[in-house]
Amino acid sequence: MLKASDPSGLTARPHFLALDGIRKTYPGVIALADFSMRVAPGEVIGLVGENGAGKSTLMKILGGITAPDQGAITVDGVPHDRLTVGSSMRAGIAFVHQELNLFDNLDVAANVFLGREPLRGGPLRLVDRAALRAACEPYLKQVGANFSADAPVASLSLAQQQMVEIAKALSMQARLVILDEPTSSLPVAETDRLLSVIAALKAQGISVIFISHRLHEIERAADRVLAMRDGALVGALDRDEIGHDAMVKLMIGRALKAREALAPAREPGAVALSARGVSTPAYPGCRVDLDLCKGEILGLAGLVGSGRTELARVLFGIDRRLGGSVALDGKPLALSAANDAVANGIFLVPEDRKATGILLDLPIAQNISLPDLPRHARRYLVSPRSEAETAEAQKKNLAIKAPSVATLTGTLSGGNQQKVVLAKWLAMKPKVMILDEPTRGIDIGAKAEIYALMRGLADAGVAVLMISSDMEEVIGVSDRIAVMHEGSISGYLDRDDFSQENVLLLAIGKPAGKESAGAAVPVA
Ligand SMILES: Nc1ncnc2c1ncn2[C@@H]1O[C@H](COP(=O)(O)OP(=O)(O)OP(=O)(O)O)[C@@H](O)[C@H]1O
Repeated sequence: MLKASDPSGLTARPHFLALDGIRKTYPGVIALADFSMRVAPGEVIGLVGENGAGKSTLMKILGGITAPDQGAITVDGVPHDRLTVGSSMRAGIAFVHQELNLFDNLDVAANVFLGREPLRGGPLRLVDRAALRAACEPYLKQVGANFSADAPVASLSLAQQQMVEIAKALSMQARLVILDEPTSSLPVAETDRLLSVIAALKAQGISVIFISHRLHEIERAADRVLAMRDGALVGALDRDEIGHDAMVKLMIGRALKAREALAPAREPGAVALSARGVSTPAYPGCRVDLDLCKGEILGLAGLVGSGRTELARVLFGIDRRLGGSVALDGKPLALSAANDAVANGIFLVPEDRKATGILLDLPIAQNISLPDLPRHARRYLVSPRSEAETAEAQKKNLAIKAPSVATLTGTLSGGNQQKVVLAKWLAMKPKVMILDEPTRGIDIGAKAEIYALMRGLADAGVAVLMISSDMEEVIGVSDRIAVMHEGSISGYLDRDDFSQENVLLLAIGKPAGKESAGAAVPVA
């Protein structure tokens, strides 16, 4: 708990980083209010807080991307009024962003040493490939990489790409590595790998600030937890005090029952959406059969790259279906474009909200009303009042944190942007709702709200397909689970057979321990 004598370890010494009285405001928002913290060498700080609490803003200040309005930053004993991207890097701070900054077409070593490549002698100044690889190897070793310096980045998993980013940071002599939600889209095995990289950094005396909404990972990795609310530090937990419930209590100011939103297993209704022999551009040789029933939440699990998102995109009509058929309520659907899906009440909340879910330079209200403009039209004009009313209701429903529904969506925190994407489809009363990683980057309080919303949709007869890499979520929220492996459905699980082990076994293409007989739809 917050210790009156030493909040956030301010008197702890020695420290690599000291922040004192950092304040940052945006129009109508206090993003950071008088924030102070210390980070010791080799210390892993877990930074937690609800969406919009100010975590990313604080990290952007450390990365030199944003300047504080007020406050002092001391790095390794050197005071700075503000950091720039360059001075932050030179001071030994490395910021590994959620959206990685790697070049897919280059290999690992070229990415690590981009712009700093060793050159051969002679007038042509050619890159010395052998020296480049040799220079990269020690850093790959330091992060425990299981791939080589000449591996193309495009061939690596997300966790491996994160390792490349961290190796790059190490090659620049980083002393503090900031990881902003690094595990939010990683499946279990990959997450373990990243957590061991954090341990390796710590062992080398490098400090880490680890931001995550996955509290059990913070619990495993952190030496100290700092909790933020409304831009301020609201509490700190030492290693022996760190626990799931203690963190939740600090973050949201009350205890949250872990499975508050979950209803008992229920009988699904008739089949709403059915796919037969569907193949996707990602796996043209595979055929998927899937039945999604009214009133159920079907969890779609699988490793990253197993073809879940691609299947969702085909079912929503954004990607071309290479074969097979799709029917809604028994009637065949053409699905040649997303419009066909939307017109039939099939909606997709995509994983990559920025690319496909949302227009960042429009206000919240317009993002929510966009797919349903006729409903807000008065003669030929869109009624701002009608838009605002719908948006206000959804803002309340989903606890979207913003000064008003006129706020530009691009200025919201990541988690709150995700809620706007959800809000826009919820406002349209869907028949089939496909949610791809719906709680990625969403705080624990809001997660419970989203689970309750999904359950509410299912109870109202909506067929819900939820793609998720979060094992607890898949098991905790679904009525049935379908697991994908390399483009095909490798099996279905009924509630009685739900276990992490069964999901993982199917995800790697092995049979589950005791697969449910009744629910299994023929597998291609
Ligand atoms: N460029 C900006 N313009 C206006 N407001 C901003 C801007 N950047 C952040 N904010 C606001 O500052 C507050 C803190 O946002 P921040 O992104 O730091 O939260 P966060 O804790 O990282 O949230 P999340 O967990 O959702 O990523 C939010 O209310 C956000 O809307």
